[in-house]
Amino acid sequence: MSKHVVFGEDDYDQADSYPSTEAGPSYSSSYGHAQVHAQLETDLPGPSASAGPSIHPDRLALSGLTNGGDEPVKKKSKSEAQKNREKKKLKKRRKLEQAKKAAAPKNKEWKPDPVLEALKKSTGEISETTLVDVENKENDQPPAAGEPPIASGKVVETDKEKRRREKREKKEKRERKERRRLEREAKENGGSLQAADAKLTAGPANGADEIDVEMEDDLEGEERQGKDSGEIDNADAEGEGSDDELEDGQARSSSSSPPPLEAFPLPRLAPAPDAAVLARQGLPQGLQDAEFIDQNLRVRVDELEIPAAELTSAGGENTVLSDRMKRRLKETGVEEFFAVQAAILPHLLPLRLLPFPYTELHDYLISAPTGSGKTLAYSIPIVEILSKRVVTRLRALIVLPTRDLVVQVRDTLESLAKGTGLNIGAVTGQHSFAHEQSQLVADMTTPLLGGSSKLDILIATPGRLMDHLTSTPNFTLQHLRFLIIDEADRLLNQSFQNWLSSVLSYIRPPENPPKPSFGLKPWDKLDPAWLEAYGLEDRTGEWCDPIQSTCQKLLFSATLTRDPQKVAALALTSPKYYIVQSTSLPSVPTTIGEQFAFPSSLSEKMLILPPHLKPLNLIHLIHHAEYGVDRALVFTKSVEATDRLVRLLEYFEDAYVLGGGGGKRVVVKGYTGELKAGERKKLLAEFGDGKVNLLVCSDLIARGMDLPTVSHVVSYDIPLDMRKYVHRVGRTARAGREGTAWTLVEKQEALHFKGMMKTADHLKQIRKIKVKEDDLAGYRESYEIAMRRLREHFGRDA
Ligand SMILES: Nc1ncnc2c1ncn2[C@@H]1O[C@H](COP(=O)(O)OP(=O)(O)OP(=O)(O)O)[C@@H](O)[C@H]1O
Repeated sequence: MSKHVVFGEDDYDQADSYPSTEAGPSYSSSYGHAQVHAQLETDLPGPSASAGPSIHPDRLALSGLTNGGDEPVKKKSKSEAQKNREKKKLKKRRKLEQAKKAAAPKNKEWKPDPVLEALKKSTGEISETTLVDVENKENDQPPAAGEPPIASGKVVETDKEKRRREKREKKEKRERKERRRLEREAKENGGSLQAADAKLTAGPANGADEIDVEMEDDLEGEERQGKDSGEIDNADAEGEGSDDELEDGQARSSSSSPPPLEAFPLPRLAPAPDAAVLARQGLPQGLQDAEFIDQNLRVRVDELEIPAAELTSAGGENTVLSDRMKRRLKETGVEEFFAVQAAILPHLLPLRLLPFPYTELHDYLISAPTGSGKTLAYSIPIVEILSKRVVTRLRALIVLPTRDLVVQVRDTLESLAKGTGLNIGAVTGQHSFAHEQSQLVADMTTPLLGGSSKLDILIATPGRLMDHLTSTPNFTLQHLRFLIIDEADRLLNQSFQNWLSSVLSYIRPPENPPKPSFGLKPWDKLDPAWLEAYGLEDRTGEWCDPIQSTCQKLLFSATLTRDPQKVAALALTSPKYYIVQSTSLPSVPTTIGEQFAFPSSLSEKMLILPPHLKPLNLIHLIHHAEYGVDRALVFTKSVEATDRLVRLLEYFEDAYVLGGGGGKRVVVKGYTGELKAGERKKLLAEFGDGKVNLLVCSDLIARGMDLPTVSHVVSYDIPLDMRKYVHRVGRTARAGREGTAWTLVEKQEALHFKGMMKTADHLKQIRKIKVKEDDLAGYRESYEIAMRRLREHFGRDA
C-alpha cells in the first residue's frame, strides 16, 4: 500500500515560514505519493515534512492538489503562489474564528460554517477550510495502531492542530474572563451589563472578521502589558513564537485594527512611607502617642501637684507627698524634682496599694537621658504606696542588669524607706543561695499556695531571680503590685533562661484559682490583691470576668527600644510612653528603632588619629591644662586592654614625674569584674574622694553606675554600638552637672564611628579636635621608658 500524502494547510504554513522553501516542492502525479513525501522530506529544512498530516488520495483529488494522478499539477510562479496562499490563509483563518464564535456558548459542537458551505456550493468542491473543519470535528478519533492516519474521510489531529485548538480554547477562556471583568467594571461604574457586553463585542459594524482581529490585538496588548509590568507570562503566551505569530502579524498589518480596549493601569510605585510613620509601625497606640517632656523641667518638691483627673482615675490615696518623704528627700539633697520625676510622679503617686476593681491600670515606659534621675522616679512612689501595707508580701520587684546597680538602687530605696517598716532585699548571687533564700521567705517547709515573703521590695539581677523562682519554696510573685525593669534595653536583650516571659507568667493571675471551699487558710489565697480585699474569691460563676492583673509594669531606660517585637514581648497593658529630651530635638521620633537621649550638660569631642598615637594623645589629654582630663572613666574594649593601659599609664607617670615632667602623679586604677565586691566598693569610694584620678574599665562594669564625681569619660577604644556610646558618655554630666566625653577614633575606624553617629543623628554634636604631633614631643622620652617596661612586664613585644 502506497503512502498518501497531502500537502495540507499546515504544510503550507511551514513552507511559508522557511525562506529556503521559497522554490517549493514540485508536485507531479507521476512522482507517486511516496515520491512526493520523500521529496518533501529532503527539501524542507526544519521540521520534517513526513511528520505532517496525511490525507486520503480521494481528498487529495478534491483539494485540487492533484488531478487524480494523470496530469501534473501546474506549477505556479513562486511569488504568485505564495501570495495566494497567504491570502487564502488569512481568509480561512478569519472564517475559522468566526465559525468558532458561532459555536458559542460552550463550543461543544462544531457547526458548519455557512460561508464555507456557500463557498463549497459555488465551487462544487471541498475546500481546504472544509477539510480542516472535518479534521476539527473528528480529530478526537485516533488512528488504529499501524493504520495510516487517514481513513474514509476521518482526519486525525496533528500536534500542530492540537496546539491551535488549545490556543483557541485559551483565547475563548480569556474572552470570557474579559467579559466578566467588563461586567464587573460596568457594575461598579453604574453602567449596564449590556454596555459591557457591547464594549467586549464592539466592532460588528466592521464585519465579523474584524471582531476577531480586534480580539487578537487586545489580547496581544494585554500580554504585552503583562510583560511590561513584570508579570510572569502565562501558558497562553507560550508556543506562540512560530507560525501563528507570523500569521497574526500578517493579519494585523493587512487590516486596519480598531482601537484597543482601555489599557489596564500599570502598577505604580507607592510613595515611600514617612520615617516617622515607619518608626511607629507595630507599636501599641500608647507608644505612638508618646508624651515629650522637656529635659530642663524642674518642679520644687513642695510644689508638686497631682491633677484631679489622676486622683479620680487611680482612686487616689496620695494627694501629695507625705511629710516623711519630703523630709527624706531634703536630707538626700533633693529640693526640686528633675524632669523625669516631675513628669511621672503625678501619675504614679495617686495609685492605690489595692486598686479598685475595674480600674484601668497603665504600664509605663520612660525614656530619659543617663543621670536624669530615673531611680528616684520609681523609688519615691513605690515607697509611698507600699508604706500603707499591713501584711508583708512581695509587692515590688526591681530587675537590674548588674550587681553594682542592685547595690546602688538598694541604697537609694533604703534611705527613702527609713521609718516606714518596709523590708527591702536583694538577690544577685553575691551571697550563697541558701543565705538569699533565708532572706527571701519566712517558711520554706510548709507548702503555702499564697507563698511566704519576708520582703516588701526585692531588687534582683535576672539570672538569680530565675534561680529563686524555680528553686525556692514559697517564693512567689503573685502579690506583685509593681514590676520595674530598669536599664530596660539591656535587660530585654538578655535571655537568662527567658527570664522576662517567665516573670510575666508568674505575675499573670490564675485562670481557675482553687475554690475557698477547699478549706484554704485565709493567707492561702491565689487571688490578686483586690479580690482578696473584697472577698470575691469565688470565680466559678459564669458571669465572672477574667481576673485582672494588679501588677503594673514600669520600664526605664536611656535608650528605650522601639522594636515592636521586643515591645510585644512585654505584654504591656494600656501603656503610656514618656520621652524626656532636650527641646531642640524633634518632638516626634523620626528614627526607626531606639531613641537616644543625652544630657544637655554634656560636651562631646573626638580625636581621629593613627592607632600608635593613641596612648600619647590620652597622656596629652590628661596632662595638658587645656583639656585637664581628671576624675575620668576610661573605657577599653576588654579586660586585657584595661590591664595593659593601666600599666602603661602607671609606668609613664613614674618616668614622667621622676623626670620632672609634671607636678603631681596621676593615679590610675583598673575597675574590672575580677575585683571582689569589697575592693570595687573601696575603689569607687577612693575615686569619689578624688584619691584615684582615672578608672579604666570595660562597658559591662560601668553601665548605669552612678558616680556623681565623674567629670570626664574617655572612650579609649570606640564603643561598638550607639547604645554603648550613650551609656558610656552618660557616666558624666549627671544630675545636671557639666561633663565632657572624649572618643579616640583610630583612622580606619573613623568611617564606621561617624556613620554610627550620623545614623543616630548625633554627629553634629561631637566636636572634632586636632592635636599636633609637636604637642606630643614633651611626653616621648617618658613614653619610651614606659613602653620598655611594659615589654619587660609582658615578656614579649608589647
Ligand atoms: N531631684 C534630684 N535632685 C538632685 N539630685 C538628684 C535628683 N534626682 C536624682 N538625683 C541624683 O542624680 C544622680 C543620677 O540619678 P540616677 O542614677 O537615678 O540617674 P539615671 O537616670 O538612673 O541614670 P542611668 O540611666 O545612668 O542609670 C544620682 O546621683 C541621684 O542622686
